[in-house]
Amino acid sequence: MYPVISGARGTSHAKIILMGEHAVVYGQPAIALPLLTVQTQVTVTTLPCQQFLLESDYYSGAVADLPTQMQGFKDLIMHLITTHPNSPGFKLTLTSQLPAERGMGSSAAVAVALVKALTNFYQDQLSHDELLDLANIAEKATHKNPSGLDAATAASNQPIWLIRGQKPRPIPIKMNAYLVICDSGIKGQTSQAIQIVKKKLIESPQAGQTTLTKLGQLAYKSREFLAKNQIQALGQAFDAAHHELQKLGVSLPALDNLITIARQNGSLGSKLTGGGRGGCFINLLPDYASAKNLAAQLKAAGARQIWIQALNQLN
Ligand SMILES: C[C@@](O)(CCO)CC(=O)[O-]
Repeated sequence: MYPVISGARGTSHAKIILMGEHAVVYGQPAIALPLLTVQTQVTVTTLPCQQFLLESDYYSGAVADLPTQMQGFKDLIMHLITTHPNSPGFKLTLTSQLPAERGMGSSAAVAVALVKALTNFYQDQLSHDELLDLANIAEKATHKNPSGLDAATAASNQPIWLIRGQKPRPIPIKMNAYLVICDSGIKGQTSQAIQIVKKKLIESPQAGQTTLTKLGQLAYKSREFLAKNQIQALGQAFDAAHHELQKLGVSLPALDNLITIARQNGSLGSKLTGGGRGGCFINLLPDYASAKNLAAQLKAAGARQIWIQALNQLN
């Protein structure tokens, strides 16, 4: 038997993609932020029998019987059990403040929290790269062709710059502005959105490539705007990116309507964030009072949940 730590914990958090979703799958850069106030936690307790159980709001029961939507977590947990022969039985208790399928990286947050909790339980020492490789076992089953951006952000306490296949790099943000992150309440499956983009690229390869290149250029420019406190320019980049994402087919009329309301109520720029087809969108505001005002307007327009994040409090 392993000398395990019963009660071992692992935590992670939500992520917000500022620029580059979808394009990052095809090699363009992306910028993503950890939202540390929105947490996911996994606790592992030893069981007296050789059973492996999971308790959560979505499912409670044997890990072996996890439903197909949770196949990625099953693959990951089974991988960790089989690489620790004679593991004692355990119960995983999962609690999460992240809404699922809203572009906030809930599956990556669960994967990272699971890896941290189970490696703490087994008292394994993991490098950051090993942590990401393990979390991506779950992400591959869930999203089929993930860029690794979600897991990298779920495992980072700082904003990151990521190009697929390269190590994520922390990026400095020196901007005195606020993000209003708004959950439309519409569920959007990232795997489905990735398929829509793939189909677009097969049907119209030239137009599709032009769009991806533009999204990449917007990520490079946004990195500069963030470092130089160029708020108006970043707002315009948000609007331009949303327009390109619409061309890829990953927005929805209901999301576009809320974004129009945001632009009419003080947003300097708005775009969907994450996979799209619903989920969250982000809005750039120059100060806290205007961010609060926009949040109230969006709530009145039917938004499900809203978070306000100061950009200069992320580093
Ligand atoms: C849509 C996407 O770019 C982000 C999903 O949060 C997919 C990925 O990067 O794997």
